[in-house]
Amino acid sequence: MSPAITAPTVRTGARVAVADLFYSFQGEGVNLGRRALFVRLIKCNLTCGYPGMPRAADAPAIGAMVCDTEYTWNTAKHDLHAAPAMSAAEIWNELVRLDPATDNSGMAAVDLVVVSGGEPLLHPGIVVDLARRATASGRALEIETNATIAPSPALIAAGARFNAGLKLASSAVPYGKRIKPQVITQLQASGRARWKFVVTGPEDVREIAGLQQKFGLTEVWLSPEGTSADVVVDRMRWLADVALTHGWNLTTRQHVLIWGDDRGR
Ligand SMILES: Nc1nc2[nH]cc(C(=O)O)c2c(=O)[nH]1
Ligand code: SF4
Ligand SMILES: [Mg+2]
Repeated sequence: MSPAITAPTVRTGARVAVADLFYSFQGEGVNLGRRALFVRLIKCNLTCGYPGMPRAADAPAIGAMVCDTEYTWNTAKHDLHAAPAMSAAEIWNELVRLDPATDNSGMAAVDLVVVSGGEPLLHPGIVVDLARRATASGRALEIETNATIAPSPALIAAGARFNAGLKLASSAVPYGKRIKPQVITQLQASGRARWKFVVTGPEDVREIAGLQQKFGLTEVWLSPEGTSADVVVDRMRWLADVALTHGWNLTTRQHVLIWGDDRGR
């Protein structure tokens, strides 16, 4: 029997390539504005904005929602080898070091950890380990996921919550790759998911309404697509009434309003 050499999973005790570790505010969603410790893991199973990927010569599709963290997966444009391979314990130690309360007992500890990517659920052992450490230290942990990979029971038991950013047709990713009914149903039933949709235009709104109805999604959030303050604010101006009319929540992208497209903020 040949060994499985292509499995994208990393077992507990294994190492994962880390793109960014930083201390900031959660810039989106239900915890918007809360101080948080961030880790961004390498690799994604989708290629938002690039219908033909992976092919070195590919450029994004015109008008598509293009991934804003291509440096986590797009080997045609970025050298992923620059990202250090770290164990969950090493990542955790670095996150705690980034918490200013670690060196200053007069400060309140940062009580939120955000795991992003890429797609963090490609590394199930690492995220379970981080979730357990977060919970044990009294911190909440949320995972920014594209909701195409089911979280393990261990990850749910560890207390993780999910900012489930389902991708729309505007991402140029084929439907069957971006919509996994079993995963969506499981996440919705877990009670741990908030559904976040990155919106570029009116077509997206129609698709979100259809997905909400089809899967009975509760807690829907709209988020304006954009990597500059001007674009984010313009989109929020037309999204506000859309969200209120449909009974959806609206988040901004606070880090983009403050720092634009800066990495690690
Ligand atoms: N401040 C800040 N908040 C965020 N929330 C989700 C982020 C992401 O890139 O997944 C993100 C990010 O990159 N920065
Ligand atoms: S799912 Fe997220 S990280 Fe992956 S390609 Fe799409 S936007 Fe980028
Ligand atoms: Mg981001």
